[in-house]
Amino acid sequence: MSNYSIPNVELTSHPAARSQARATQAISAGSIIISVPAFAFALLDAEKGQRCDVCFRRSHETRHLKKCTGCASYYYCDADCQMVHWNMEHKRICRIYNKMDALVGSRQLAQHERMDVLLLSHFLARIGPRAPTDSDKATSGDDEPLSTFVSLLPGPNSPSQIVDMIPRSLNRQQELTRKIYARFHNNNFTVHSHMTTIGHGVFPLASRLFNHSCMPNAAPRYILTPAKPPLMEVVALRDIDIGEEVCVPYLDPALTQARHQIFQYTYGFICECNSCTALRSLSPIPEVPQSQDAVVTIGEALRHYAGMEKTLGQALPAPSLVNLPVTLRCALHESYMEQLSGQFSKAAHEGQYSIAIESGATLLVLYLLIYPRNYPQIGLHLLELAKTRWNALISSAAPSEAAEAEAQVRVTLSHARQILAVYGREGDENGPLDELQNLEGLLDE
Ligand SMILES: C[S@@+](CC[C@H](N)C(=O)[O-])C[C@H]1O[C@@H](n2cnc3c(N)ncnc32)[C@H](O)[C@@H]1O
Repeated sequence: MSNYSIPNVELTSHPAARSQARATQAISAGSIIISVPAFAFALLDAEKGQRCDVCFRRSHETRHLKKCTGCASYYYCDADCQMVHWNMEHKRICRIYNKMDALVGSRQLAQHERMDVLLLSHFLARIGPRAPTDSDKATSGDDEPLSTFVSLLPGPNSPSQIVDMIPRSLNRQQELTRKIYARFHNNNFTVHSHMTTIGHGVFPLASRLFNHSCMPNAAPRYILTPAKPPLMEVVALRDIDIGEEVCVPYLDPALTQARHQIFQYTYGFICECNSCTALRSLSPIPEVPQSQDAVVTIGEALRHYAGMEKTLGQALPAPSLVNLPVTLRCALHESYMEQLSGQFSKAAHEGQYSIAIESGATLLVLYLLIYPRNYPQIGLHLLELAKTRWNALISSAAPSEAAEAEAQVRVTLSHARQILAVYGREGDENGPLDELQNLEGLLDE
């Protein structure tokens, strides 16, 4: 690690995770802790042809993507993006891609396994036909991402058939390929735009530095710039004290039940964060009662528990997970959150605003129980709730209720702004902060 100069954090030992990144100075909410370009990256199948294969920006009416004429399978904004990708890795993939794709197709792999083959082949193409030797390292110094990556802790499982599908021309050093692949599942990141996954990426330095917490004080966001690979910025979600460990979420903390198994089988650890410790003390999480009445009663009781019965106040509630009453534990069942968010979206879409506002408020309480302060999903949900409240206001609010309804749109928006401003912009243009600004403009008209 001595080769890296990272102003805000240093690696120190950790009893379970080998090492941890500790803040070497106070870091304020919204600051960028590190900023690193993807070393290897691949778009999701569903995004292929919709986004540039190098910068991940979306095609639109004024920017149509151009297909690589060699393999007819990679797409670029323009000649600049294509040239960057060609020199970086595509010159080693172009001629072999279609054969590899046909082989992968014939094996009927799951979506995530197809992604593994693609990302691994991009990684190997990036390092070239042979791994750098010590003398290369001395002269170029650009082997750092590779040596950092192979120095990471390996994951507990990696199916070997993936390595066997990599063409010989990329897989000259099978031992190295296995070493790299053994670190994929517990180290790689999903790349997102507005918190929706668009691809996967390898960011060795970020993997080396940051352990997981379900109550993280930092999170990655992605910046898409022409002719450059996606850039990860790790942003502080709250003020971080000097000496505090900086952690990011490896998966969505809303996976209140599945997360424990995923940590064990994919990452090889048991999470001891406050949220997991609280969830273990509340386990087993009971099933949600089937009747609609019971679901409504649980929602009311949850909002009552958080002190958010009717309206949202100037401060967001901070309900305690560990003190959640026994009768409300079923609300932590993943199926309850799924049901609530389905009900919220459907009702908002169909114009049943009072149902939407109620289920949206209950969902907000759940998010406040599960996510840490300023977590972007809370901000995105508050924005949706503000839009729903606005639609309710303009469609039907009785004049006597209009002032209160408008005040609720404003307060909901202001909470959304505070949270989303900390996380900042990521991915495509016209994101949540732009939507928020539009709605603020409408309110002020
Ligand atoms: C992305 S690496 C993190 C860097 C790691 N500390 C190292 O020294 O290479 C992920 C691996 O770190 C360990 N790890 C990460 N977060 C952890 C946590 N909260 N508790 C225990 N181990 C953790 C696990 O072994 C996991 O597979």
